[in-house]
Amino acid sequence: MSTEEFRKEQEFITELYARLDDLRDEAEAAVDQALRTPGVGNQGRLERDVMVAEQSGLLAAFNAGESGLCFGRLVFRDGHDHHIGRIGIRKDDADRTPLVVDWRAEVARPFYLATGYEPMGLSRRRHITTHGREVTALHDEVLDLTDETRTGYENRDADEVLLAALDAARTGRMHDIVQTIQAEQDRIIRSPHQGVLVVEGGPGTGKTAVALHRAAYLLYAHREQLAKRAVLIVGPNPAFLGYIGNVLPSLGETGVLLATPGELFPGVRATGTDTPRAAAVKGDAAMAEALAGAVRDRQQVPERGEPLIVAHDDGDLVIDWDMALEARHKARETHLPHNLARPYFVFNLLDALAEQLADRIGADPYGGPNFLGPDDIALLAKGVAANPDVHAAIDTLWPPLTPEEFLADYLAEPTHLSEEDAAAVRRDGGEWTPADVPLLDEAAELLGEDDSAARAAQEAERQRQIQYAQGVLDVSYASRTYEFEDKEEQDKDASEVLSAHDIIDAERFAERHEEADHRSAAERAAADRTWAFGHIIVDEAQELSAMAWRLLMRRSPTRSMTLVGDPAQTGDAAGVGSWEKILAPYVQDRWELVRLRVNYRTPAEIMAVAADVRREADPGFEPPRSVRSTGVAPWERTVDDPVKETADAVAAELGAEGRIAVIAPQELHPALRPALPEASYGPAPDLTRPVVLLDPRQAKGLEFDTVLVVDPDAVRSGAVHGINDLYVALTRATQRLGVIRPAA
Ligand SMILES: Nc1ncnc2c1ncn2[C@@H]1O[C@H](COP(=O)(O)OP(=O)(O)OP(=O)(O)O)[C@@H](O)[C@H]1O
Repeated sequence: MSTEEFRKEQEFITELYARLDDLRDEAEAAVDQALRTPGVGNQGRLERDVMVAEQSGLLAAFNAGESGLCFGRLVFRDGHDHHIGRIGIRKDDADRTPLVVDWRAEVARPFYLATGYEPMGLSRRRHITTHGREVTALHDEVLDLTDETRTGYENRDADEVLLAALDAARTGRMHDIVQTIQAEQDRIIRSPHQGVLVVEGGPGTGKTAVALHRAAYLLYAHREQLAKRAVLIVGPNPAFLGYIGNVLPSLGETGVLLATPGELFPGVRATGTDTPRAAAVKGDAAMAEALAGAVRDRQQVPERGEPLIVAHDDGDLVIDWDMALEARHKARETHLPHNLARPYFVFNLLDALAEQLADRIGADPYGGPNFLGPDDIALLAKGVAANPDVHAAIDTLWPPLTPEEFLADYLAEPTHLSEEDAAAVRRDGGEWTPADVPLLDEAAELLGEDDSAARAAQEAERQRQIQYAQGVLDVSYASRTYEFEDKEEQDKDASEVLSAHDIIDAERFAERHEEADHRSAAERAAADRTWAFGHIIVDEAQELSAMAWRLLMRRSPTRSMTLVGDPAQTGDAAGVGSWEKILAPYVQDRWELVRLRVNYRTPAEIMAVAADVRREADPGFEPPRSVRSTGVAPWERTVDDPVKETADAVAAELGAEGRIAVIAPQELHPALRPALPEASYGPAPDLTRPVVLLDPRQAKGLEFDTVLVVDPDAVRSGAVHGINDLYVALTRATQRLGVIRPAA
């Protein structure tokens, strides 16, 4: 083995980190300096903020590069070579020569794809393993068999690097896989940005890892576009988002919004829970019809023969069935949402009432034309429009509604549903639930926002800005140097100096200042219900209800989406489960399906047990192929005291490196908690603790070194998709699985 080769690689890595330190210092100094500069005027402040944001982004990327900065090297047959890294870094020379190439660059692709059969121009590929800033191992693969150079690092299996990553003790936080992305995964990560891509695969096939690396890749390849529109990643629950939350920052990417479906209605925190039945009813597509019907029901007319009578100075006003029906018809004809169609209803009624009054007051008893002139009628109309009682009466017929008010009323008295469904969702007051969020969004669409008042305020502010800008321009005009004026005086066209006046008018100058919202796109997106994201990634996509899909599709008008999931793991009773069903209403059959077939998480011994469970529901089921086996067989015990058995099993495992999960139905948690004093539990458990107590739903998407599944039969029978829940629970372990069954 050539120590010379090792030394050279270490030298390179040392030089690389020195450059990283310099870049980091520069970025830090730039941020510091910018923060200390007050920024004169709006423009100055804007420039300062942009500078801080840019440099902070760079700083985040440089900090991300600290660990595992460079992990590979490609040596091409023509002699040139590249080091591959987590982020790209260039030398400080005139050509800005690349020191290390970003893993997402096209030139890095052979690192993931080249094979002996298709070497892609490579003669050798090197995996460099580092610990901190020290090189700890090199693995060389010779791809050009005619190349006789030997470094001494060849005859070792490059899969060692992958297997070491898979075997490593878990930390409670997901790690990136840039060093060991497999070819089938790479193709998905880099597939085109447009359109809907569905990635399906069994447990542990790397769907989440691929989805996150795809986000990083897209942000790199389409930075301009996606930095403006932001990328949204949707995951099933807050614990899962916490689990994956470090991956993108470790790749230097921070411009991404991570959210559960229950967090996608700004201003609403969904802290309540639904019964599975209620969630299923709320998630069903029929709910859209029901809500639309309920909105129409809020557009009322008085009963025939029972008009609304409003006292008015010039005589009682009568809103009768005919008049209201006509006004409602006209308003509905606009096909506008409820709140936006409302002014049409109001104006129609006001007109009709003014006419009613005019007919009464100006009527010629002998049948001749009305005595009132247009001015008198206009005056009457004004009086009617100014009468608050008239508006109060109209409000009872066509009330302005907010989504929150409307849905709360609807849930108190659900309509357009079967009796059983209505009973399942009926709720008077209480907290919003995740299943309510898509309904709030649906309601917001049906109601529309009458933002005329907000727009008027905005316009007034814009006018104020224009006036201010005009003032600024006037001052700049007045302060031109005498010399320029002189020149202009002599010959108006001769001035070669452009002043602000020549190139910009006050309106445009003011518009520039309107961009003073310096939040990142992801931050602005989080606060805006109608935000259209540049790309949306949905993890555990099989869990989403039809109503949640309606919400997400509204956020993705371009339909640029990556959906990852596994129908066999569907747990939510409202989960749609079939890609065709999910997608047909939005893109018909214009979507692409790719499958991942290798299980990187679960050893073969554990997967065999999990597959047997799955086959109960689907006899022909074929599990994904496990990439490794550990020789450790899962165990199962039937015991009288499952709580004590669990506590003993945890105690036996504690102390070893890694994480332990106890996965048990919620009903057992109160008994298990005191027996597991070191365990973290609850709605958002700390996954970095050595022991975590979860129910099967919470375990979705997570992984642990050791998993203990308690009372599998209760899991299986405890939910509509109980078999799937058990399958999920059994496939969470990277090393050891124990199953504890209470004696009957
Ligand atoms: N190419 C790879 N190199 C190293 N580790 C990998 C690779 N692909 C996947 N893994 C690891 O395998 C494990 C499972 O991956 P991931 O959680 O993405 O699978 P999944 O398909 O989303 O699983 P599930 O459906 O069960 O949630 C993770 O620890 C991940 O880091």
